Amino acid sequence: MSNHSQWNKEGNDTMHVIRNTEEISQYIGERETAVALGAFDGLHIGHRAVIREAVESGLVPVVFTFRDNPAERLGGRCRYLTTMEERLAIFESWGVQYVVMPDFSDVAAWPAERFLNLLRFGLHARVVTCGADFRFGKFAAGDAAWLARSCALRGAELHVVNTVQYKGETVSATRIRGAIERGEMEDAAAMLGRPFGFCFEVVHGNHIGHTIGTPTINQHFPERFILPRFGVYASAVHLGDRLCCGVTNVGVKPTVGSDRALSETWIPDFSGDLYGKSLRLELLGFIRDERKFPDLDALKAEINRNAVQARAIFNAYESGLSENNKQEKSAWKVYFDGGFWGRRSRERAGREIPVNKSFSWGGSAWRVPSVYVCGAGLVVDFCMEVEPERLKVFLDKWRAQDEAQLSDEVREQIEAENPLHPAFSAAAKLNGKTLTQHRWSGISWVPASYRAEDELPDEEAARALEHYGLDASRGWAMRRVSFPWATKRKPALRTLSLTLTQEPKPVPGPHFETPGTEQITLTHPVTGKAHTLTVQALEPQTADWKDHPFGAGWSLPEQYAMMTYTLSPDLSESEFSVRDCVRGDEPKAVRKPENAFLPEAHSDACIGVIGGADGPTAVFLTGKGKTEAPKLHAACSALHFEPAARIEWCTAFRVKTVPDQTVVCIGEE
Ligand SMILES: Cc1cc2nc3c(=O)[nH]c(=O)nc-3n(C[C@H](O)[C@H](O)[C@H](O)COP(=O)(O)O)c2cc1C
Ligand SMILES: Nc1ncnc2c1ncn2[C@@H]1O[C@H](COP(=O)(O)OP(=O)(O)OP(=O)(O)O)[C@@H](O)[C@H]1O
Repeated sequence: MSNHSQWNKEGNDTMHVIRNTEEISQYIGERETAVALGAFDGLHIGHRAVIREAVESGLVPVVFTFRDNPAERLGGRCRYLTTMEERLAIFESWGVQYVVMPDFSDVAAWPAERFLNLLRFGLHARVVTCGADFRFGKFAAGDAAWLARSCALRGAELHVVNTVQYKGETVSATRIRGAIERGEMEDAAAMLGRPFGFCFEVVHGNHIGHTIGTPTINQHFPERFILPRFGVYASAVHLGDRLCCGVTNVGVKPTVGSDRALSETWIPDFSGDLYGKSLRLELLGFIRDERKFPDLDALKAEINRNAVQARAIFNAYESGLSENNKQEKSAWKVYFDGGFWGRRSRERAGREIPVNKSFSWGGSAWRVPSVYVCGAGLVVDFCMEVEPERLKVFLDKWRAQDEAQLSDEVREQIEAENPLHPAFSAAAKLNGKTLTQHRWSGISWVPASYRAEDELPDEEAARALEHYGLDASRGWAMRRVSFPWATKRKPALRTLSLTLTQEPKPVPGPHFETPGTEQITLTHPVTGKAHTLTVQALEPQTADWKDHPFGAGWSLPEQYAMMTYTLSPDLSESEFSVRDCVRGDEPKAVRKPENAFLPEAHSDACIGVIGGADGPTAVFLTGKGKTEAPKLHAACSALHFEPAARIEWCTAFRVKTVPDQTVVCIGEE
């Protein structure tokens, strides 16, 4: 589908065309689908509404149409608005996954029953979508009401889309054809949702154009393609990534004569050879009728006048486009790998499926407004509402603190108390299969009245609030989680439940000092159980920085102590930790570092025995020997240049205070 790139602004990665109804099961398998029905020539704004209904159903989106237009087969004269290639490209850009496209003649003789059975049992259509005035079958006897009853009998739902109107009348391919044949290009564009255009090969003409200073590209209209009103138009020509102004004559050029109607375009800003290329041209506005000129000089003068008129129309169109592009940039797009800040690769935006799930968990109100079907997996947005009062208490307590002066223990406490940073992990179950969290990102919203004077509102959070219609006078913590698909192919969303698990929160325990403490008793904040911590050994250590990453220009603190201890009854490392209350000494530069990017001595750099810049970390040692021996844990103190005479240790329990919560977002409760 590489030729379709100019349409690929959104949608799924690949679309398959099934030309033979016998091949349906091979492609669709047992997956449930949402099928949009119609002839779909022109792919106008009404068609878009019908197809969007299928695409946004969460099922596999399918279009059932015909290779040829039924109207033509039934005796009418069809003037196509779109070539097959353009139709497919637009279907794909709208997010359709399969286009079932038999010849009308193959299906025309089928009794309605056979067609309905194909929909339900061949295509596994759980949803069928069409417009309110949809007619089908012999003499157009089948209508939406009949289809609704027939679908219901087979366990499928018919979604009838409201008729899309323009200037008070229904938009239809027939109406658009009329507008194009009258040269009403602005009306045609409004109903199509894009300017009317075509993509045909550039062919040779009589080579007269360049002799009068207006070389043209000639494009022939294929048989059965619509012929716009004969005359001169302002046009937009796609030359690779460039959009150029063109002035186009559609007609038979009576001054010099032609045996067939064609489109001839002068592109004033281009010189070069375009023969043999397929170029997309859009007719933006009608300028005048085609006429016979007395000579080529008169024609030349008129073409130059028309080029000026065309430029004005093109400029207005282009500035509208850049306005649209700006809006599109600020449009709501969610990516599998992008978090709240756009995409990291070239992946396409996910398809939003509103689920509007509200629930309460851990004393807060939560919402999952939408999930997103992306190429690589599912993205879920969680929004937790934060009572402004709770936020105020937290901000009043901590806002005045100078962060640089805070100990790690206090930082951890702030983090644990921060109502805007809920600590949880999420798992998803899709169609019975578990999806595991791949990555997540979080943003938060502080209402205007709680923001510090110089604090700007979080832009991304503001956009999310607006998109989801959340109350900006409340606080919000938002988490976007990506789950890779558990299946090779992108599955349909039949059932989806989400499970939230609280991450253990640190609860500070007592401090103690070494040397001096041999044993202390700690009370578990949740179970109330007493645990005895016994210091087994305290040994001074010297760190070996032979291979340290700072380079030779630095002197590093080497002195620390290792304390080993036991706990009775024992707790695992994830339930309980001990660490030095103070931060270690910072490295000192002994001479100017050669690399300007290395930290200066007064920088924030802080090193630890294990765990990098966060400072020393506890080490867990499994007691060797007899299995009944108490487990030996170890904690390392901060690093100093001189051995510390006393070490103050702080303890912390990690506790889960809230049970897991599972919420059903799609499918049966
Ligand atoms: C903007 C534009 C307007 C034109 N208007 C007319 C017209 O009104 N009548 C006409 O006979 N030919 C018209 N022509 C066609 C010219 O006659 C034609 O471009 C010229 O003869 C060169 O033809 P060639 O490409 O076959 O050599 C127009 C062409 C252009 C590009
Ligand atoms: N303006 C519209 N609003 C909503 N749905 C529409 C509109 N026009 C067509 N549809 C629906 O789109 C599907 C495709 O319809 P179809 O291709 O027959 O469209 P059309 O534009 O009315 O064509 P024509 O004018 O050739 O009859 C059908 O389900 C039809 O009911």
